[in-house]
Amino acid sequence: MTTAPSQSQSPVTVAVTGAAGQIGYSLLFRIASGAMLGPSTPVRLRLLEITPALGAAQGVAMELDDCAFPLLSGIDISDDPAVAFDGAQVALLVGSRPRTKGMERGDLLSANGAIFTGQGKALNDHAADDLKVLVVGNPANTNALIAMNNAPDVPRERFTAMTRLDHNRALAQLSAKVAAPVTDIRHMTIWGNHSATQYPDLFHAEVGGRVAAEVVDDQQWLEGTFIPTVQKRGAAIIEARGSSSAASAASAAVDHVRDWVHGTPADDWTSMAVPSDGSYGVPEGLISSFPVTCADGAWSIVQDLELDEFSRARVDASVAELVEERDAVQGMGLLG
Ligand SMILES: NC(=O)c1ccc[n+]([C@@H]2O[C@H](COP(=O)([O-])OP(=O)(O)OC[C@H]3O[C@@H](n4cnc5c(N)ncnc54)[C@H](O)[C@@H]3O)[C@@H](O)[C@H]2O)c1
Ligand SMILES: O=C(O)C[C@H](O)C(=O)O
Repeated sequence: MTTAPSQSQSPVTVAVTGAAGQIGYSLLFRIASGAMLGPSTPVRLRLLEITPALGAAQGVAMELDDCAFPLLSGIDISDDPAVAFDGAQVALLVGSRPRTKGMERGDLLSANGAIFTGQGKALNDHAADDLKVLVVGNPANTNALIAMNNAPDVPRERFTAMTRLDHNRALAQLSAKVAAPVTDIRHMTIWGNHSATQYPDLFHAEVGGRVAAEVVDDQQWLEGTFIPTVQKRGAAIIEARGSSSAASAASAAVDHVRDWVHGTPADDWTSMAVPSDGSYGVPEGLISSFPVTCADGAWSIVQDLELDEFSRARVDASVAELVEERDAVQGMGLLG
């Protein structure tokens, strides 16, 4: 089940959980095409699924083979995290139950939290030293917190959760409002939790070099339309599609890892949920979304942004939710 790469570089081992799911069906093909790690980096895929879904994962692997991707050097499939994470350099933790109509992401805490204790331990014991982890499965921030706390030997900064989809949604909404291409927008930030409390910030974003909130010049739109639209976009997709976002989530995961590995553009930053070092008053260790830059395979939180009262209250509300989630999973004994 291999397609030999023509490149001389040795393959990067990428583990993907939930490989037979909706996101997996879009994500794996983007990774294998080189969209995530670049056009000269071969990849070896290690797919993790639950036992009943191994047949479907096998079918996805057959389709990957049928694409004859030049960069795809091999595919392994397992229902054992110890096998799937063996030597993993990038781990995309997607596998978990998505919410359905009427559920909030918090409802998934107990349903999905337990998955991330076992996977954190397996990453701790079997992954490569240069491991990077992106948690996509919801509630993503707190699942990343669980995995991180169950992997004491892995440096904490290797654990991240995805708010890049929210970031991209915010870019798209702003772009449409001001009739400017997304390429004219810089310094977008999502703060806090990947949930309806997240705060998409237009006071540090810029359109054509001007503060986005001033370009918009419409506080009612900003408060009454922009922020809630971005916050509730996941639910709107579920309502419209009957199932949660998949291709856009996969695309955001590709963007997240690509920027982490290859760096953010010199004149821009991105949004990633990362372990807090106490920046902006976010309690240390919480996995919260911040403005970050990436260089040489490492992320750094952008420092010294001023948060006015409006922004401060919204950041605090989302961080308070993260504290509640942390306390809930601590109470369930999931933090090790
Ligand atoms: N962070 C984000 O922006 C974002 C965006 C979209 C979706 N999500 C979340 O991503 C997750 C996956 O979404 P989906 O639409 O692909 O769901 P899905 O139900 O289509 O697929 C999930 C897959 O995970 C597998 N799985 C379940 N438990 C597993 C385990 N312990 N190990 C390995 N695999 C396991 C299932 O068998 C299934 O194939 C959901 O939790 C969803 O809410 C997050
Ligand atoms: O909202 C959801 O439950 C799915 C996903 O997290 C999203 O933001 O689309």
